Amino acid sequence: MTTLALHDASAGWGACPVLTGISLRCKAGDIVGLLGPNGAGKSTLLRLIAGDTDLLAGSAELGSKPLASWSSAARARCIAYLPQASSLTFPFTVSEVVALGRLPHAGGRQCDMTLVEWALAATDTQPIANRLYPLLSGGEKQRVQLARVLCQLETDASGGSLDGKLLLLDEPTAALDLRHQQDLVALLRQLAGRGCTVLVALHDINLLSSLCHRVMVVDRGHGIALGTPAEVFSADFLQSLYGTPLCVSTHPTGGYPLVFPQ
Ligand SMILES: Nc1ncnc2c1ncn2[C@@H]1O[C@H](COP(=O)(O)OP(=O)(O)OP(=O)(O)O)[C@@H](O)[C@H]1O
Repeated sequence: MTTLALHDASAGWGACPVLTGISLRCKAGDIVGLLGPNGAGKSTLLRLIAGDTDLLAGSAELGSKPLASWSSAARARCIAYLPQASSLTFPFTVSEVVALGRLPHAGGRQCDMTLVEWALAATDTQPIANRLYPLLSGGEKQRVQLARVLCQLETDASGGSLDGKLLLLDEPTAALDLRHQQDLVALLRQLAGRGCTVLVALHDINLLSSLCHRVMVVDRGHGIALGTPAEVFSADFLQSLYGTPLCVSTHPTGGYPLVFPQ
């Protein structure tokens, strides 16, 4: 089942597009990485799909319906979006922040509590559940925000199919230590195994390579490559993308490409 279909999409703010001619089709269970230099348009692409940025040309469909025809409430039940930064400053506890993810749903108090507990456990934030969010470290805050979007993604506490659901993550690992990065990789694979489509912007090219089925490379507002990491990650291509000398090798056990500076 196709979850997301962008065809020749342009997006941006005001009349001037930041993104042009983006085409991408994702089905249930896909994990697609977005890679590209600073300012390339990765966040803008995620924001377009999340409904934060205007579609200026082309088409964008969620399920089989144009994105613009979805009400914001229905979209919030289908798409969970983790932005690059959160500006939440209210003195909410961690549990209260995570429970905000349940607002679009009407699953009932028991279901909401079960899912909050599950999301706290999945992100290793249970031990800090009663602490005040604004006083947490950067990585702790990031894991709490992850727990919030996990809560939003689930319709109920059955652990059933996530077909048709879309998880958008903008640099989710930027503040995470190695253990929590690997926990997130395992979690995203589990969600994809339940049918969730994952679109994730990552600067950590090796993490992206290990996690993603496909990668879309964005440069100066254009999608310039789309394929498996092995298909896309040649040293020549990445060197010209980033303007710095790079080597490409293969992970000794995983078999996926590894990229490192020369
Ligand atoms: N609200 C906005 N209004 C106008 N221009 C914006 C806005 N947000 C972003 N831009 C511009 O759009 C371009 C793409 O930004 P975007 O955040 O999508 O890049 P990115 O690929 O996610 O970059 P990074 O890797 O640095 O996070 C940039 O030139 C940025 O200045």
